[in-house]
Amino acid sequence: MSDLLLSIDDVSVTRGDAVLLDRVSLSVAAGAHTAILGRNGSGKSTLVRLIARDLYPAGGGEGVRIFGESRWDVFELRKRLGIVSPALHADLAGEESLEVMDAVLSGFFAARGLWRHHKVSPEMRAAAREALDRMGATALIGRRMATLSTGEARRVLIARALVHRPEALLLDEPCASLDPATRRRFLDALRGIAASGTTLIMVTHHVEEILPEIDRLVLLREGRVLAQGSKEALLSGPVLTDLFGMAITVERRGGWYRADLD
Ligand SMILES: Nc1ncnc2c1ncn2[C@@H]1O[C@H](COP(=O)(O)OP(=O)(O)OP(=O)(O)O)[C@@H](O)[C@H]1O
Repeated sequence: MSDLLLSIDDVSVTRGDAVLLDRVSLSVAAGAHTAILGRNGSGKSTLVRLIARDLYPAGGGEGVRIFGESRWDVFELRKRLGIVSPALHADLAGEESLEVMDAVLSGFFAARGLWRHHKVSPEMRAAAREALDRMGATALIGRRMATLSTGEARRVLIARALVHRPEALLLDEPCASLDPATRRRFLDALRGIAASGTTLIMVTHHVEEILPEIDRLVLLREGRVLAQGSKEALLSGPVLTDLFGMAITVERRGGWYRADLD
């Protein structure tokens, strides 16, 4: 059995004449919290959709292995690899009448809400409550999704992904639209998840969001992997200058990093 959570081997994604991912190869070991970093348009969301089985690569899906397998029933995959993306946020946060607990419970059925045919067991309810608790969101039970702030809704969506106690969580731009204080509290909740043994794969374009627990980076530029390796080696001014195409200096503060334009 493979101890690789994810391996992508020489995979390209095209749309018409556009090459969105160009011969990408990368791997993430089980337990290795990882950030995928790149500027706008570098292919990050395409990579998330590839891993989520939302889109398939040119030449078939054999080059994408998750937990060692290249073929997956998406429903089964979600139990082991939770995914929270801006598309899911837009989908569920806009549901006018969807209540928070029901939104979390709907994760068990890979549905956008709870319906009469969904049989909710007391164990499911307990797991949903525990997941909301882990995200510091139990106070939101009873509220409708459409009334939540972006940060509150994001916590609920991560709780929804956590109900299966997945081995890994893939988060696409988890801090988008959060103010600095909300972002820090939210990142602290993610640190708790990382510490509890769920492997985090976080997609971002902000160095400041890379958790101290993350020790591996994959850098994407123009649909290609520019570099992958340890955070220590890759979070440097020269490497980020190359990645973002602008002179950047990097400062380390405790376990966190900060990038500034020169
Ligand atoms: N259906 C499509 N047809 C043609 N080009 C596309 C299509 N979808 C995405 N692209 C292009 O592929 C590139 C990668 O897009 P992607 O959304 O993966 O980038 P990203 O790194 O997630 O960007 P951002 O940080 O802005 O969300 C972009 O240049 C985008 O314009």
